Amino acid sequence: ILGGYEAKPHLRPYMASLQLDGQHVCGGFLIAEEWVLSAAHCTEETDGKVFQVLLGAHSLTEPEPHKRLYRVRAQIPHPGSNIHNNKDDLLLLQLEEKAELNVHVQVLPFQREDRDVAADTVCEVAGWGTISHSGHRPDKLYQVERPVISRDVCNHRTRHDHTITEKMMCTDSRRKDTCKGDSGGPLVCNGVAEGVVTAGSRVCGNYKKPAIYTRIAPYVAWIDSVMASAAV
Ligand SMILES: CC(C)CC(=O)Nc1cccc(-c2cccc(CN)c2)c1
Repeated sequence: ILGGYEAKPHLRPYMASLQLDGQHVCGGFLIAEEWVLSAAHCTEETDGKVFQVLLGAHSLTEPEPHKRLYRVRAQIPHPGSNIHNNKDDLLLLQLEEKAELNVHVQVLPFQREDRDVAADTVCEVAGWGTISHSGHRPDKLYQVERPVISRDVCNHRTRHDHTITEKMMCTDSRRKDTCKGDSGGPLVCNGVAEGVVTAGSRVCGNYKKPAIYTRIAPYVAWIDSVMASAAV
């Protein structure tokens, strides 16, 4: 997160850290007791290894009550996701067991109605992604508030040049922005997850490249069918 600030500990009890060999790779969030939603492109540099999911954390390294690392039973990328574009950039992770819900571990509801969030709506995004242009990785969860920008503005020739589909949304990226390691985290508007951070042009804090999110509502049928099919 660039231009943001350290989150108040455990006020976002849905936040997940997707880890490989104890290293934070991407964000994610709890959508059901045994399901975490994240971004498919987070599996790009993992050559087939399976993530572990840290829940209940504020600090990635310090011992904290209710902080726990879960193994993953299944990683299911959206069938339309690919490395060449940001389309269908969603990843469902089934935990090996139901997460123990408590004051520091909670599910975040996601938007089920497929209607665009109005431009200028101020939403919030959090993550353990880099907090400086030099790539400093924080130990603690950071957050930032960002206004939604219209798809027309985001699709302008000088911005993302008509690559933003109706299944994506954008927020202003002037100074305050998402960055490497924030992918997979939720864009929360009025307490509801509306989007999932995607890497887009992989630049951060440049107002000419607004932050891009995969909208969740268009994928409700896929999410529900995967969770229903794998129900133990
Ligand atoms: C395996 C993955 C971690 C690879 C990856 O995502 N790299 C990468 C590199 C630079 C910026 C970003 C990035 C992420 C989220 C939002 C944005 C743009 N606001 C950029 C992402």
